[in-house]
Amino acid sequence: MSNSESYPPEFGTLMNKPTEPEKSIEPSLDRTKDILIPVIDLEHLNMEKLREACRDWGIFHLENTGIPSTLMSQIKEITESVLSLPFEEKRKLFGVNSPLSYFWGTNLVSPSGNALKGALRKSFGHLFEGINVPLASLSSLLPFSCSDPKLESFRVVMEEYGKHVSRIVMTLFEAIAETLSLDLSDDRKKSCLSESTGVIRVQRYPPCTESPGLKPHTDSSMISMINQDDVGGLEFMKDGEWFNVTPLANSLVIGLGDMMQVLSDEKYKSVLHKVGKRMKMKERYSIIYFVFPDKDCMFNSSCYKPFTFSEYEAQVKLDIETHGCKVGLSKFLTNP
Ligand SMILES: O=C(O)CCC(=O)C(=O)O
Ligand SMILES: [Fe+2]
Repeated sequence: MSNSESYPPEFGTLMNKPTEPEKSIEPSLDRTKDILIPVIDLEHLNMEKLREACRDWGIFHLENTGIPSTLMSQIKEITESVLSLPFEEKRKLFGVNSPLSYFWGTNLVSPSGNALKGALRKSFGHLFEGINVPLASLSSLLPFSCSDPKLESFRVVMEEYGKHVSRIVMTLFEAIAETLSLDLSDDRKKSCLSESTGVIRVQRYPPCTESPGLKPHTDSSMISMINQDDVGGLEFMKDGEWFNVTPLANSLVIGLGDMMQVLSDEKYKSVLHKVGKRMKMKERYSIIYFVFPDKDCMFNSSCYKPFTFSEYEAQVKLDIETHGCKVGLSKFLTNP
């Protein structure tokens, strides 16, 4: 386990709690809330199963994704070594010229990774840190390399991971569109899953079984792909109740985002989720790929007023700054 120096000073009260490395504290997590979410096989897609998973759950495991296990081990190793660096070193490492950024304290970050004003104060007790990797910085859109060797190794594995997640999300999106009988042109597909706004976010939560990691929220994305480790903690709401997403090795957790709810005309719902109590007194790592529409991607649906994705983002940002929380799609309802 890494030392407390690698965490931001604001995490102090959490970090000072006595810890028992790697001990399972079963009673802290309500295991009656474990539930088997649908498992979708990407290589042998069953369209009916996919439709049910999207319609009834909004969250499912995706297996047979074709991501090599060696790449996942490399990512785990380099991520742990970068995030375990002393806090001050991490702050310096991600200089102003790097598109990669280090953030901490809150999920109320803009897609560019900047924590929104006042967000850290309001997120007290829900603490984590991470590295924001814009997908565009990994591809030919914005080629760059890092002068620090550790960061450069991180960038290289992320570039490889970025290729896999882009491929996976396009296959999945096309299949989901088919379950909705949506006949989308290639341009529309590209605009719904924009390479220029997609981000990979690597997150680390301090070892703590009692304190929640991330407040309940929906993602503004089209699709979110979460790679959580075996520490667990991801929870989602179904029929008014919270359930645990029990980790499933070699699979990704797919969550439908707000833009999928709009695109599907509410046939599919954006999943409400959070990071709650963990299964083990261990640091928790997750790697998330958020795929968003293009800024000017227009949504016309029967339930919401027409809007572009950038209008949606601007409203979310305003609500967070004004009320300290995201209001989300209800702001755009035709009949509120
Ligand atoms: O860390 C996780 O597993 C989930 C994170 C998440 O929901 C988010 O960053 O939006
Ligand atoms: Fe989320």
